[in-house]
Amino acid sequence: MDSLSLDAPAPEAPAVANDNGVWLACIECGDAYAPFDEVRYTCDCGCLLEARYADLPTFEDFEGRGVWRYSAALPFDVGVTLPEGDTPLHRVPDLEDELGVEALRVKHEGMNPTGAFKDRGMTVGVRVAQELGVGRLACASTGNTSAALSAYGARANMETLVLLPAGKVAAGKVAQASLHGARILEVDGNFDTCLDIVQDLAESGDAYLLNSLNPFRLEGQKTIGLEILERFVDDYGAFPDRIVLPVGNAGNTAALYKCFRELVQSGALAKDDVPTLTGVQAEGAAPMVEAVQEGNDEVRRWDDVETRATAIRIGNPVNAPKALPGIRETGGTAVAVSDDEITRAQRDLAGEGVGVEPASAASLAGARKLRDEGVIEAGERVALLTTGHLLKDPDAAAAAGAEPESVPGTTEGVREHLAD
Ligand SMILES: Cc1ncc(COP(=O)(O)O)c(C=O)c1O
Ligand SMILES: N[C@@H](CCOP(=O)(O)O)C(=O)O
Repeated sequence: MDSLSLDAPAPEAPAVANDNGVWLACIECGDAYAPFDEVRYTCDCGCLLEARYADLPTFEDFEGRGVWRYSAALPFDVGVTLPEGDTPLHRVPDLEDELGVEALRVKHEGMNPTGAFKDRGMTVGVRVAQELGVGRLACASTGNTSAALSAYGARANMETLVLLPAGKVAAGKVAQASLHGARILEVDGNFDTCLDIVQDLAESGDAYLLNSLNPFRLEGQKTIGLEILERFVDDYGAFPDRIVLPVGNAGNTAALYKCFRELVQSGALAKDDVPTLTGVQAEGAAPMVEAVQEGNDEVRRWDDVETRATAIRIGNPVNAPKALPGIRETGGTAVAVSDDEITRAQRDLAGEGVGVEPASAASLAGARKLRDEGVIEAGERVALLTTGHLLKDPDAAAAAGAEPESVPGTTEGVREHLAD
């Protein structure tokens, strides 16, 4: 049985599991590793690892608030916390009417402490770094990962190094990394090149890698799925049928699927209740969409990527081997949208009071397209995941919004201007 199948039974703990019943397992060959005895990102066979648990929780096991409400589904009771999670699930009545679906909600991950979902991964990942006793944290980033790592690294008093594609990271995100004290390297290359370099540094022991290739990052990001399920039930009385999310390195797609797979394994969620995972990419950076639409098991690396949604300007999604099965097994799909469709969606979300950065708006743009095509049906309950705050990319927001008007510095002058 494929360990990433929704029918896979709950795993049994191998001898290498720690006292809390946690271990790392290869998603392909199944080899198991002790979780914190050594620094390890991938299996000896080269494939991706995921954290596994001897005891999988049900909803009754969750208590408290934020990410650590879900500690029963995580490798620790608490992490390096700012705190994170507990983000709003907004109603968006105008958009719900426009799309003509049973229910539409927006899970606004931009309301995390550093303004993006990455905080959920870092609260766990930096805690693991402490456990391992590593010296220096590092990541490649289109911006948000670096902002989060810098903040959580600062909180943990750890040295942080971030590699950014020169000229391709939104201003707010560079400012965050800078003020939180990270050392920032601007690389002559795109995000995928930065990640190649950081992986090399990590392999040689120069730094501890905290991109989503690190399996513990995704453990924290699983809590997005848990919160969506719980809050949708609180608000609407039922789980969502579908979650639509922007896809870059495909970490969230992988994390949400793992969240649902574990709930099915613990008996907390019926297989039929697993939301359909629906990924959205920008047309200029859509290797996952290509793989899904062509029915491929592997993703072709795109060397040239371009989009206004710089957060998802990614051509080699490293979590594809975990994310593609998630889309397939949940009956989902993936769709590409244009930059203009993204900007329109950003404006429309803002028009409901929900301020998001361009990559986040891709989820609405994709849902719109799939509803027009009849893929999303009228009877569906849909959750849109918006991943980063509007202020992350002030230039994109200003370009999408209305121009300020110049007026004289007198009340009369302002009145006259308003009367025009
Ligand atoms: C704002 C934002 N949205 C979406 C994504 C894509 O998420 P993922 O890499 O988990 O697919 C990223 C980063 O990749 C991001 O920063
Ligand atoms: N959008 C991301 C890209 C890196 O993704 P990660 O989840 O693998 O760290 C960013 O903000 O850098």
